[in-house]
Amino acid sequence: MSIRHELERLLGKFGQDSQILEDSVLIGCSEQQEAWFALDLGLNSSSSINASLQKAEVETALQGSFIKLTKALFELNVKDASLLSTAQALLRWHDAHQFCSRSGQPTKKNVSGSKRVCPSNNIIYYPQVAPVVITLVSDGTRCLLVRQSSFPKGMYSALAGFCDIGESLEETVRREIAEEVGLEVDRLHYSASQHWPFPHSTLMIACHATVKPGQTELQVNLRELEAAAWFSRDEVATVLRRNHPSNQQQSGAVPFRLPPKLAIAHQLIKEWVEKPTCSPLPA
Ligand SMILES: NC(=O)c1ccc[n+]([C@@H]2O[C@H](COP(=O)([O-])OP(=O)(O)OC[C@H]3O[C@@H](n4cnc5c(N)ncnc54)[C@H](O)[C@@H]3O)[C@@H](O)[C@H]2O)c1
Ligand SMILES: [Mg+2]
Repeated sequence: MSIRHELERLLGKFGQDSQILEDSVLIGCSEQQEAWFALDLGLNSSSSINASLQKAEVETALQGSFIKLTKALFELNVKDASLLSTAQALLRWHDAHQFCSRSGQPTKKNVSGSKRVCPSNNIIYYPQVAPVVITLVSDGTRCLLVRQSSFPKGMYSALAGFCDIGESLEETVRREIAEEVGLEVDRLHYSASQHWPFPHSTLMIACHATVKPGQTELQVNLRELEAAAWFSRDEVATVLRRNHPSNQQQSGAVPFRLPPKLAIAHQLIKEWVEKPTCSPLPA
């Protein structure tokens, strides 16, 4: 039986019209060039009838269980996590762009899901990604870590911020660091990038920055951050070694911890700990 027939059989069993397969979006392909599609069954939608009953039925039929996307992402390998994050971001974009913002008419998805078109005026809508810079600031011996009140308890990360329209990445880094902690960037060095699905699709562009020695006094913007502080290489290296979910809950105390391995912030911090003297470029 083909995969399509198997899917149609399963959808029929769950009381769904097989027509919804047309809503699938292409998210990649295997090494054998088999296409991978993602489909939103709408089980979380409040308009879905008997959503909880359907969920249980699907779990039984597929011998699996639904878990929160945030949790799933951190339990999968990098390749699967990346597929899941693409699927979630693309499906959510389609869900949020059902109508043309000019004509108000319903838009139509193309077969692969790479765009939507308004049939009344041919305006094409492409999935959007918001660029965000994430920077690990160092003064040569210490690195700057910050926390927002929305972070899990005890977690500190590198400083992040959305690019404003018209800005270069370098300008965003300088502005965000000045705005959030009152520091002036001396040198800047690109590290890596990552697609990040939370809260919406962002392209995280990760950099290392240095400030001039002696110009390290923090003016923390408490509207944006809950806390910011300098940490020594030893402190960070110790936490990196024990940064595992099983170490996160200790009797009452909230231990200092870093973002999970999958997050590019983790990679930036690890890079800084392991390779403290990378040759920076002038910003
Ligand atoms: N993958 C990682 O390692 C990692 C680590 C830290 C942060 N992040 C992500 O970086 C993102 C940005 O960090 P931040 O919250 O410090 O940014 P930020 O400092 O720019 O502050 C966020 C605020 O910026 C405004 N904003 C401007 N443009 C926006 C846009 N296009 N979308 C949403 N809000 C916009 C909103 O008012 C929002 O509350 C967050 O979404 C976070 O999930 C990822
Ligand atoms: Mg920020």
